Amino acid sequence: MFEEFVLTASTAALSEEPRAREHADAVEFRMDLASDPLAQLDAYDGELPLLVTNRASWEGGEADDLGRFDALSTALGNDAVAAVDVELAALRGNAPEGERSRATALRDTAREEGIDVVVSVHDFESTPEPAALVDLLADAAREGDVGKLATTAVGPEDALAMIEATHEATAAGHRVATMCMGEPGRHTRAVTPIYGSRIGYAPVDAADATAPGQYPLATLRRLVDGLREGGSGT
Ligand SMILES: O=C1C[C@@](O)(C(=O)O)C[C@@H](O)[C@@H]1O
Repeated sequence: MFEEFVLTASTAALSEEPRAREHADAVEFRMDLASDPLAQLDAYDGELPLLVTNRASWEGGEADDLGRFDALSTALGNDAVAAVDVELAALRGNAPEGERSRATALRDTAREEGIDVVVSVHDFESTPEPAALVDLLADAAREGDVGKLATTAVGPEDALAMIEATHEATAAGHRVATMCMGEPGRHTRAVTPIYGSRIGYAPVDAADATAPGQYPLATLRRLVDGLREGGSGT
């Protein structure tokens, strides 16, 4: 599903899908932030395909470390699920005990089911140098269908580093999704798609942001499309 840029409405409530439809290409269902996520999935009858994320606590989420794989495996049985997010650290095994075998088994199941795997990396403190970002993106992209990197921008040079790394990783043939968290990096969410980023994340309502520095969904749609098309009046 990531041949082209996919804008996801990032949410803990699948009941928001009808409101997301106008602007989003998919829904990122943050199972770790949701109440009764499996019941929500069972009841889902929306039109948008789902990217399911059950973010581990050691990667900034709220899910039980190993328990999250049980919920994700169940989620993969749902026809609406088109993609699943797995942390790079879990696949590499430098995460808590038992992660690696569960994460690789989940990836195998996803592959059997034709479900895309988004392999993600987060840095909640800083943005490393571009060369280090490219290495992380290459590692993540090799482990799945898309390598996703979200770092924290504390200044404009961090946003530039992410844009540069997006361009370099894409030019090297990796399929990536990139963005900076934090105010100085907000614009990267609109700009990195020009350099190859394949996934955007945005809340339907600004108050429900799932990461710092996200634009509301309708705004990000307008920005991404406007930059691509030259905007109105040109
Ligand atoms: O990993 C990501 C990216 C994200 O952290 C962001 O910065 O938009 C938002 C999360 O919901 C998603 O799982």
